[in-house]
Amino acid sequence: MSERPHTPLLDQIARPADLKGLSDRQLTQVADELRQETVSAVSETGGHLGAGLGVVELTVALHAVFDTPRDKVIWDVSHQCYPHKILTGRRDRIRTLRKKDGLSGFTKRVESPYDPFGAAHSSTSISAALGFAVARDLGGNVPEGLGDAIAVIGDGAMSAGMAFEAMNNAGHLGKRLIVILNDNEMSIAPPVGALSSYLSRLYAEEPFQELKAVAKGAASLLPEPFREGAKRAKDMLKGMAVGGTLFESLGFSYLGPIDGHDMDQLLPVLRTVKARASGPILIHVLTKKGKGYAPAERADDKGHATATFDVITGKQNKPPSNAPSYTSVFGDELVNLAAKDDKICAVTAAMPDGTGLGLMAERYPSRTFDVGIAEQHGVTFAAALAAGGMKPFCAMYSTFLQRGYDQVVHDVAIQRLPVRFAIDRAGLVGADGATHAGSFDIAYMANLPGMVVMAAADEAELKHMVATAAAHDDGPIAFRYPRGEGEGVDMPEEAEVLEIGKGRMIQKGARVAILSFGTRLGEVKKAAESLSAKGITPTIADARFAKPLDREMILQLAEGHEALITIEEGAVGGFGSHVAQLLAEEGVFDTGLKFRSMVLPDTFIDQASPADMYDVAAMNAPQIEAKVLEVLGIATIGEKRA
Ligand SMILES: Cc1ncc(C[n+]2csc(CCOP(=O)(O)OP(=O)(O)O)c2C)c(N)n1
Ligand SMILES: CC(=O)[C@@H](O)[C@H](O)COP(=O)(O)O
Ligand SMILES: [Mg+2]
Repeated sequence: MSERPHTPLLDQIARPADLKGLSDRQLTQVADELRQETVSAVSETGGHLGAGLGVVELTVALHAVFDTPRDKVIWDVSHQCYPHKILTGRRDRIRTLRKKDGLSGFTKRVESPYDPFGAAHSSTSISAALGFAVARDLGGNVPEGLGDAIAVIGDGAMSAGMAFEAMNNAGHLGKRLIVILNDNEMSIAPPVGALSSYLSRLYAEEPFQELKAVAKGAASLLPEPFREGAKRAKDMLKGMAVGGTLFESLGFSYLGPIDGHDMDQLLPVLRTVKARASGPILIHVLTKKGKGYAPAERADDKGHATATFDVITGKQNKPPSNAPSYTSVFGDELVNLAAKDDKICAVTAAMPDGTGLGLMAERYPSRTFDVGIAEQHGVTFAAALAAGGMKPFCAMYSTFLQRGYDQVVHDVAIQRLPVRFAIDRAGLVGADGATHAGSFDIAYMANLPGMVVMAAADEAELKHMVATAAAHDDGPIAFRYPRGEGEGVDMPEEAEVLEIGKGRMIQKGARVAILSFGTRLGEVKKAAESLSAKGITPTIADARFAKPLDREMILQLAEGHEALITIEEGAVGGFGSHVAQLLAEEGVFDTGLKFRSMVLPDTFIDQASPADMYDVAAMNAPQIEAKVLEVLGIATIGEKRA
């Protein structure tokens, strides 16, 4: 007899409390419907599909067993949080995900009480969970109350030192703390490192199948009150190699591995842990990234990041590209240089594809290192590669390089080691929002003695800067470039090595000079076109270097114009501040020069398209034009003349 069609249940779940009355079988149905809803939503928004599909059952089970938001579920990175957002009252907005004025693609405290802690940078969840656990035990109070603290951390995120710093502390404190290791044998790329092999051994050696039998069989035999599996967990713990895992040596109980897609395992184990855990416990859960959606399961990245797509075929809607991406220009030029110089090597922190090192890894695997999500280690590793006579390119997103900043100062700059920093995703990045903005690297790199800091105005300039960095052995050098496609300029056959500290003139004009650092140059040129219709032709120069500054060019511009405007895709404290410092020290302001420095505003800008985000930042062509008119004291339409 065919199964009675199920009454849809997800529609009845406005918040996690609505899960409480459901049977385990119904919870399994909710998970199935939640998976479909996640695929449907992300097909319209694009985003991080694979990770969320891998935790659908875990999400339902956690919210069914624990009492969120009193119990705090903290998702590591939180790119896997879309099912969580659907279950926690945001289903009606899930199709605004990662869009302007929409839901963030990551957990965010201001968005929901079910998001106790924001994330997006990896490996912070155990530290955060421990903080909540200690606050709970110290009598901290928050409107939702403080119950269990549960960190859900991936195998990739577990490769970061910060995760072990937190476990070391948690194991020492001995507080009740639940860590769920979501092991899908994937980072963005396949995982690297000894930990990954160790985890694989854990379930290769563990009686996983026996465990599954126990999980399936024993649960039904237990007396009612323990139906939830309390006794079984004790048997399981007894049956397992206790004390044999890395986690137990850090003071955690270890439970697992269990099948993270099997509700008959997840529910009893979570219920038992909730009923019985006293100290820190790690539950090792095995999942599949992209689970339940064939195109994601088949994809090399298991659907880690997708554009919008057709649900039936899985075909992604990728807009045609008009120019090479900055990332590919970097990767291609690096391979060109590595072919001619066997000292050139590359370091990435778990972002081989994102940083364009795929071709380098393919051509020169012995000179390409993916260190895992370990930016601190990656920077110091690169520093010692340089000390050992190599020419390391440390390729990291601006935002993730922040994780290794002390190492930049302490291990690279102070020792003046020639590490080349390829800083990708410089400036505002779009859908990933504020957590991924590359806003601060000019400020945090250009203030370091001996550091050379460049910014590419277009893809041709980037090609030159890669070669310039390769040739620079006197000390550390950094070059930054944005996410996405180039400007569509002609690409030179050969890269040229730029003269360190020298900018370039773009156009000569009068009254006002605009000194651009990075890709805002395109918007400056657009503003200049509009200004010329008003009889104003600004001088435009591309600084190329924030350090060392082109002192001669800057003083000439200051001397020859009423006003000087700088512009950069960075926060205050960067290029414009260094120019202001120079002008001040040279007494130029004493002569009445009008000066403006266009920088990102002192706020975190939420996700939107990059163009919309730069609009919020007041750094697009119309706002550059307005700045010129303002500094020249020319009234704009509707404004009274001063
Ligand atoms: C500090 C930091 N470095 C790099 C990244 C980029 N990143 C986002 S998710 C991810 C892989 C995470 O792997 P895992 O924790 O196993 O989660 P999964 O995607 O497998 O669910 C990486 C490297 C990041 N978010 N934070
Ligand atoms: C979740 C995470 O941190 C990465 O997946 C990041 O979103 C990648 O950014 P790009 O899409 O710019 O490569
Ligand atoms: Mg993983």
